[in-house]
This record gives sequence, structure tokens and C-alpha cells, in this order.
Amino acid sequence: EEWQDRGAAVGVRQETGPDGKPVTRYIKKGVRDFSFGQTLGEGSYSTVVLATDRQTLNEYAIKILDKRHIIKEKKVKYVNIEKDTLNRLTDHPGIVRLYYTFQDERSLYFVLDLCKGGELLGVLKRMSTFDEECTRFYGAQILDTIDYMHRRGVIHRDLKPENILLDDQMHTKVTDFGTAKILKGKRRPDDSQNGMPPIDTGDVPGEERASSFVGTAEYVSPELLTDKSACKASDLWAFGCIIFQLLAGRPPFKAANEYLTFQKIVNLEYEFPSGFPAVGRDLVERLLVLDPTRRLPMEHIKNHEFFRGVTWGRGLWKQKAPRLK
Ligand SMILES: Nc1ncnc2c1ncn2[C@@H]1O[C@H](COP(=O)(O)OP(=O)(O)OP(=O)(O)O)[C@@H](O)[C@H]1O
Ligand SMILES: O=C(O)C[C@H](Cc1nc2cc(Cl)cc(Cl)c2[nH]1)c1ccc(Cl)cc1
Repeated sequence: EEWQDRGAAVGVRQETGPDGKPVTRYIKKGVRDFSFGQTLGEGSYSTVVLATDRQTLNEYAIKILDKRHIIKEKKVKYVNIEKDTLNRLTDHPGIVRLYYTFQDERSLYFVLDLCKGGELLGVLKRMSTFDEECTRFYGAQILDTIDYMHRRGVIHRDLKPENILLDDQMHTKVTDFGTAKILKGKRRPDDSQNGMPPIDTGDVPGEERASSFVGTAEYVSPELLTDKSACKASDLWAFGCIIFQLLAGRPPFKAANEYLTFQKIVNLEYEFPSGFPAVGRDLVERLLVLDPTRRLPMEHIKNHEFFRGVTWGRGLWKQKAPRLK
């Protein structure tokens, strides 16, 4: 076929069809369809480069992974989980969109949304703390995104300010899904009859817990440390840590080393700095609860006083980000 002589690899693009079902499109995109620019950043197994699509002139961030390195470091599983997870989360403004994947003899390529605003962590460091209005706006976007992920049966498991990027409108984009967990929700019997797509509620008994991975020390949930398994509420624990950190300028659990940090987490040892807003404190105290089943559930967080006045859903993403002051 024509794409073989163009040396382009077949790129696979996951879309949501008119009937709401996932559609796989085979796009003939390859390295030669892009002109590569500056390096945006380096990961342990990846380099992220600014790239422009030669036909459309659209700009992207292309994450390039060296195949040999991936194999040597035994990261094949993570790369494929990142691809499968991103292909499942294709229609939400708060997720870094994956447009194509392709490979050549040396590398794998993820063509992603370009997030010109960098990491939320970097913005927070420059501001030292966020005021309540900014924390409410950025927190609401992150929570709306977590809600979308959970409804699609995905637990992120490593939410933290480094993994929350910002686009040129200063809207949040969650990234880094290599350590996510896809809950295999079962097709409910009645759904198959009327052809409804399976609802990934992850409420299959025993299925809603995932094990064998530990996130970043400061944001790890107590259940992951005590009984080695994460659930959707583990992402809400991390969300509580992020809200605390935006308002306080530091994460709630931080010690000289990982072991001491873990000890603080399982003993719920943390303090609010003086001046921490009372409404924010109430929200954090209802999220940083050791027992995941007693943590504030999603709908109650959205209705919490701290988020009073927030319009949830697509309207949230049309708003202008408040000036960071
Ligand atoms: N879509 C993007 N747009 C702009 N910059 C990005 C994008 N994705 C990643 N980056 C930046 O590129 C750098 C490398 O990101 P990458 O996800 O490849 O590795 P990482 O997850 O940060 O590192 P590690 O793999 O060690 O966890 C990071 O600093 C990140 O901020
Ligand atoms: O599922 C697919 O479309 C095909 C491949 C799967 C795949 N092929 C691989 C080869 C190597 Cl060497 C390493 C990994 Cl992690 C590999 N993953 C693929 C291609 C590109 C990207 Cl970014 C991810 C996975």
C-alpha cells in the first residue's frame, strides 16, 4: 500500500463514534509527518519534544521512548498501559489527549496535547501558595477529571502536581497514565440485550481494588501501605493532599525520607498551617481519612461548601482561569 513506500508507520487513533462506542481509526501518520522542535522535558524512559504536523501545522508534544531502553528496564507493561488508558479517556478536556501512536525501528511515539503551561507544581512553586479562588478553580477542574476517569473505570494511582499539566489557557491536563489501573467492569446482563455499552463502574466485587504498585511517597494512600491495594478513593486521598498543598504551599505528609513519610501517612500525622482557610480545612479533613470507605465520596465533594458556586461539567472548562496572584 501507499503508506509502506512513504516509510510512515500506521498510526492508530482512538475516537468515540456517533453511537458513543470507541472507533479505531488507522491514520497513516509517522515520524516524517512531523517537524520536531525543542525538547520540552525528559523522563526516566522518555523524551518529550515539541512537534508540528507538516500538513495541518498543528502543534503537539511527542513523547519518544527508546525501545531497547524500555525492554531493558522492563517497562513494556507500563508503556502499553499508558497507551490503552489514554485510548479510553479520549473525550475530556482535563486529560492530556493522545492523538496517534506509531513506532519505527528504534522508538515508540505518543502524539499528545501540547501543554504550554508546564506542570502545576512549577506554577505553585513560583506562587508559593494559591489563594482560595485559584485553589477552587484548579481543584474543581482536577476533581471533574477524576470523576470522568472513575466513571470510565480508570484509577490514576499517581496523582500529584507534577502530573497535572497546564495548557495555554491555564486549564489543567492530567497526564502520566503508565501506572493507572483499568477496572474490568462486567457487562451487566440487561445491557447486552439492548446493546448498551458496558458501564465500567468497577463495582464488580473484589474488582474495584488494584495492587502491586506504589505511587509517589507524599501522595500515597494509607490503604496502599497497609493492605497493598488501591481503589477509586485512593485518588481522592491524593486529591486531598493536592488541595492542602495548593493552599499551604507544601504537601501534608513530608518527612526526611520515604519511610518516615509513610509512617506519618498511616498515623495521619499532619498539621494545618495557621491562616489555612476554615472551609478548605473542613474539606481536607473529610478527604484525608484513613478508612477509604469513610472518605467523602465524589458527589459530596462537589457539593462541599469549598466548591460553592462552581458550575460542574463542560461549563467549568469554558471559564477563564482566575489570574494567579
Ligand atoms: N503533553 C506535554 N506537554 C508539555 N510538556 C510535557 C507533556 N508531557 C510531558 N511533558 C514534560 O516532559 C517531561 C517528561 O515527561 P514524561 O511524562 O515523559 O516523563 P515523567 O513522567 O515526567 O518522568 P518519569 O517517567 O520519570 O516519571 C516532564 O517534565 C513533563 O513536564
Ligand atoms: O499497540 C500498538 O499499537 C502496538 C505497539 C505495542 C508495542 N510494541 C512495542 C515494542 C517495544 Cl520494543 C516496546 C513496547 Cl512497550 C511496545 N509496545 C505500540 C506502538 C506504539 C506505542 Cl506509543 C505503544 C505501543
